Amino acid sequence: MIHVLFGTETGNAELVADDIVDCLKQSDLDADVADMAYFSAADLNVGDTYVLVCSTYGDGELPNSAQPFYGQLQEQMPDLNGIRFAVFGLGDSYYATFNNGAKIFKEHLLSLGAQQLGQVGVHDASSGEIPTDAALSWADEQLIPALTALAQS
Ligand SMILES: Cc1cc2nc3c(=O)[nH]c(=O)nc-3n(C[C@H](O)[C@H](O)[C@H](O)COP(=O)(O)O)c2cc1C
Repeated sequence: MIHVLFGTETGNAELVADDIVDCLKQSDLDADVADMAYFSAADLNVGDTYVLVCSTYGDGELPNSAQPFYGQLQEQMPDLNGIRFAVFGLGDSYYATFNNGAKIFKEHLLSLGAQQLGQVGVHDASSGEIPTDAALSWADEQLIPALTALAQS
């Protein structure tokens, strides 16, 4: 099962997460979507795959809705061996801390033993590209191939 979790302040990451779920379903993959604000570290299920879609705010910080979940990961330090994840970040290259939120999640999940699928994908608000277009290109080039390879291994 693939769970797409989004962390957002103004809704872009939610739109992207919904479109990634649709894209996974079109590839006959079982996927659902959840707001990180209502998801806790205890909900992480060994054997499942998580796609984290997250923006960046402040001085390279996580958006408000992602902070409780990330705080739990920091406090509880669960063993995430057997969990796979991919990350797509939304940010703006106007900021020196471009897409640091995606980097924070990637590094912490790796440190807890989870396995990364594909490369981190990013959207740059300064590019003028529609976030969903960037995310669906990333899904085609990184996420779906990694999931397909996993299913065949
Ligand atoms: C006040 C403010 C601070 C921001 N800080 C950063 C930042 O430090 N790094 C970055 O890459 N993007 C930053 N952004 C850009 C947002 O991450 C970007 O607009 C993103 O698409 C928002 O997604 P969301 O609607 O899911 O929260 C900032 C935007 C605002 C409004």
